[in-house]
Amino acid sequence: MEANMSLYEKFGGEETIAKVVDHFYDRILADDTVNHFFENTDMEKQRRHQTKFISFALGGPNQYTGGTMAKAHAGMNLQPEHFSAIVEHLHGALAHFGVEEPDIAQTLTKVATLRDDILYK
Ligand code: HEM
Repeated sequence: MEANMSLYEKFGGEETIAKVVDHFYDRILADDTVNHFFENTDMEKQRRHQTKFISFALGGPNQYTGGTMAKAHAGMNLQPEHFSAIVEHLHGALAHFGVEEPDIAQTLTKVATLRDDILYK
C-alpha cells in the first residue's frame, strides 16, 4: 500500500505541506539569486504559489487552476541558475523536515520535468 502512496500522503498531507512551504519561502526570500523575482509578489499570492509548487512536487492533489507553467513564468526570462537555486531550496526545505534523501531525489526529479516549460520565457 505504502508503495502506491504519493509522497504528499506519506509526509502527512496539507499540514506538513504548510510547514515546508513556510520554510521554502523563507529560504527563497533570503537568497539574492532569486528573491528579486518576488519583489512585486504579494504574500498571499506567494503562499499560493509555493503551496501549489510543493503539492505538485509531492504528487498531491492538483490544486493548480491557472495557466501553463510557461504562462506563469512569462516575461521572467528565468535562467538555469534560477531554476537550480529554487530546486536547491526545495531540497533544503524537505531535508529540514526529515524527508529521506531517496524521497527528496524522487521529488526533485519530478520538478526537473518542468524545466523546459519554465526557463527562458
Ligand atoms: C521549479 C519549478 C517551478 C514550479 C513548479 C513553479 C510553480 C509556479 C506556479 C504554479 C505559479 C503560478 C502561481 C499562481 O498563478 O498563483 C508560479 C508563478 C511564479 N513563479 Fe514559479 N515555479 C517554478 C520555478 C520558478 C523559478 C525558478 C522562479 C524564479 C526564480 C519562479 C518564480 C515565480 C514567480 C515570481 C511567479 C509569479 C508570482 C506572481 O504572480 O507574482 N518560479 N510558479
